[in-house]
Order: sequence, then C-alpha cells, then structure tokens
Amino acid sequence: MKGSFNKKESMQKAEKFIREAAGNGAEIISLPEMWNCPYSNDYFRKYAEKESGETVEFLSSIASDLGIYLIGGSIPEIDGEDVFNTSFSFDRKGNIIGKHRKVHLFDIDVKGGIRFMESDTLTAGHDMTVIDTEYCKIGVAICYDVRFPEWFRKMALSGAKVIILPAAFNLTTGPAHWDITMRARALDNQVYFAANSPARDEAGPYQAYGGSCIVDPWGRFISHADERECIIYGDVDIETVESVRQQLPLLKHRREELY
Ligand SMILES: NC(=O)CCC(=O)C(=O)O
Repeated sequence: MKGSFNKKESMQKAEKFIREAAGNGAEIISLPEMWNCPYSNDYFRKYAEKESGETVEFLSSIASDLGIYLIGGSIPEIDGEDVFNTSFSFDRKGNIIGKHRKVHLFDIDVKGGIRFMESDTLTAGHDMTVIDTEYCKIGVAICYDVRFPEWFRKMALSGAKVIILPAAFNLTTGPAHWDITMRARALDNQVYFAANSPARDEAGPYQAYGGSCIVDPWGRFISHADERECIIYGDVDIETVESVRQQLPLLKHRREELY
C-alpha cells in the first residue's frame, strides 16, 4: 500500500487489504514498514503512538475479528522520550505475540543517491523477535535489519522457518540490492522469506522501491510485486523447509569453532 499523510485513510486502506487477503484464505498477513506514517524523520515523532494507542488497538481487533495472524508492518512507537520503529504481531485472538523494535537503524549516505539518518529521530531496539504459531516459529525484523546476516542466522538457529520483513528500500539501493538480499537471507537460512514494501508514491517524502516478495527456502521467488499497490500471496510448506535442510545441510555443516 502507498503511504499517506492521513492516518485514518491509511488505516481504512490497510483494513480493506487485510480483509481482502483473509477473504482469499490468507492465514498470516503482513503490512509494510511505516504504513501509517510518512517515512521521514519530520514525521516519526508526530505520528508516534504508545503501545496502548489506536493503531495497535485497530490491528488487534482486525486480527481477532478475522481469526488470522497479523504482522502489523511497522509504526512509530513512542515509549517515554524514545521513538522506535516497531512491528507488533498478533495471534488469531488479537493478542500481541511479538514486538520488534528495529535493531539496525537506517543511517546511510550514498554519494549521488540517498542520505537517510534514522538515528536523528529514532532509537534502536535490542531484541530478536521470533513468534510461535501452530505452523512453525516465525522471525520478524524490519528493513535495514536485513543487511546483517548474523541476525537472521540467529533467528534460524532459534527455530524460525519463516521470516517476515516489513521494509521500504529506496530508488538508490532497491534496484541494486533488494532482490538479491531477500533471496540471500532465504537461501542462507533455508527459510521462507517474505518482504513487504509500501507501494511507490511519487508525491510522498520517500520513494519506496516496492517489489514485495516471497522467497522459498531454495531461494526462488514464489511471488513478486512491482512498485504498485497490491496483495501478494504465497503458500508455505514446512516440509519443503525440512527437505531442503536435509538435502543441503547448511545449518548442520557450520564450523562455529572456526568463525
Ligand atoms: N527503511 C530502511 O531501513 C531502508 C533500508 C534500505 O533502503 C537499504 O538499502 O538497506
């Protein structure tokens, strides 16, 4: 979905997409990074809400109404003086079962391209997020976190077989790194990997690359969006994870003592 300056409008749009996805049989649904706030340091604090705020309440009630797992993309969360880029996850009853505060802040300065310093306004989280479902464990991280393979290996070693990444790459790094990074994280951890981006909004303060995708544990795209608004779907087969891990036992062949 495209971002908007109007939070109510974003919530209405998110609800429409979530209901449509659930109506088509989706059991685990995820929104993109900062879906209810313009992606800009000028707006994070203004749009930030406490965990007890209206957006978390809204996501929880949709999850319980539809009986789905909902990975609530990410939103700016305020806690005391600090603002975090936070992803709340909900079970089928609307309970919060995961709260991931983006651990690696997006501070980059690419010559002739993008400069963005999330740390000007945001505070980094410290904890890894792996949630339990009746299907398998699911890891949740946010966008720039994906640049740090160790973080994802840690999730896989903690039992994650699916990893979900609300994200918003840009027009400098997106064309260069989006596809290959998502495939690499799926492949090196032998997990299903789903990355959800906002749609591109030429009029907005940040041009998201788009390209939401789902990659299987063999590193193949099973679904891939372009830069426009849409829902993508994928079937997750846990036996495929087991089978790939058995045939190509990467996780077992690690030589940790040498690293
Ligand atoms: N929102 C983000 O963390 C953007 C990360 C990004 O674009 C990258 O190249 O990494």
